[in-house]
This record gives sequence, structure tokens and C-alpha cells, in this order.
Amino acid sequence: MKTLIVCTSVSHGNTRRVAEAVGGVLNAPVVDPDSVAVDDLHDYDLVGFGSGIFNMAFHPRLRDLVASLPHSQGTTAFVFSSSGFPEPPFARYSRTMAKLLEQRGFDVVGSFSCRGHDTWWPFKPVGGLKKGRPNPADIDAARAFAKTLLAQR
Ligand SMILES: Cc1cc2nc3c(=O)[nH]c(=O)nc-3n(C[C@H](O)[C@H](O)[C@H](O)COP(=O)(O)O)c2cc1C
Repeated sequence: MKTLIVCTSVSHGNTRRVAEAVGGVLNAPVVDPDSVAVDDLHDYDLVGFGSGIFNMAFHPRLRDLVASLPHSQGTTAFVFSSSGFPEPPFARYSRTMAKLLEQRGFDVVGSFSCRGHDTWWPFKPVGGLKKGRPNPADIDAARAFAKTLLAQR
């Protein structure tokens, strides 16, 4: 299964650690949105899209990439993120990103999220929240998620 993982991880590399764990299971390279050749994405069987969550959304560089993609009928995709907090019921970031991808013709088959060390400015005086995340249990959960993707093929 030819797989690519597209990841923006600008804050602490939290999401990148998740991406590398998933990529290790799926035997997939992890690339930055800026280095994606958008016309080549249909060559892949599965493409993962992930970033940290900023102001209740995936990173703008990832969203801009997805918005710029040509229609990709039937390519399978998944989304992943790390964030200080779980998704609140009024802002389903993963669902919103999945919908963007579906509008580009992707078939979104899964999503994964875990906590990441969060140094948004109100939390900086105390060294941030969720220090040490993603932790080994988060990375194990990411690998388990990747195995469910393999099992679907
Ligand atoms: C400016 C800023 C805004 C953030 N906004 C949110 C947010 O809305 N919700 C949330 O749960 N975490 C938020 N976070 C925490 C990040 O999502 C978290 O640190 C994430 O793991 C960063 O991933 P990265 O290291 O891969 O960039 C924010 C962090 C920063 C610095």
C-alpha cells in the first residue's frame, strides 16, 4: 500500500512524533505540505494529513494545501492531530478537515488525535500544559491506529 503522510508540526514537533509513529507502521514517508507535489497525490493508495490544533483548527498551511488539491476521486485518506485539549463538541476539527478532504474527492477512513505539550501564551507562565505529551502511551495508540488502517486494506 503506497502511503504518504503530510504533516505540519510547528510548535514542539508533537504531531511530527505521531506522524513518524504512524509512518513507521505504514512504511510511509512524512513530508511537509510545502514539499507535496499535489498532482502526484493520486499515485498513493493512502494519504494522511495532520497538524497541531491552533485556535480550534488544523494549521493553516495544511488547510491551504488541502484547499489547493486537485479533485482526487477515491484516494483514501486519514487525519490526525495533537492538541492541548480534546475536541469540544462545538468545534469538531477532525470532522471539519475530513469534510474538506471529502470535498476534494478523498475517501476518509479514520482519524486520530492525542494530547500534545501546549504552550499557548496563557499557559506559558506555568511551563505549558500537558508536558511530556505525546507520551509513550500516545505513541502506542498512534501505532495501534495505523494498524487499524492496515487491517482495512
Ligand atoms: C498559538 C497556539 C494556539 C493553540 N490553540 C489550541 C486550541 O485551540 N486547542 C487546543 O486544544 N490546543 C491548542 N494549542 C496547543 C497545540 O495544539 C499543541 O501544542 C499541539 O500539540 C502542537 O502541535 P505541534 O507541536 O505538532 O505543532 C495551541 C497552541 C498554540 C501555541
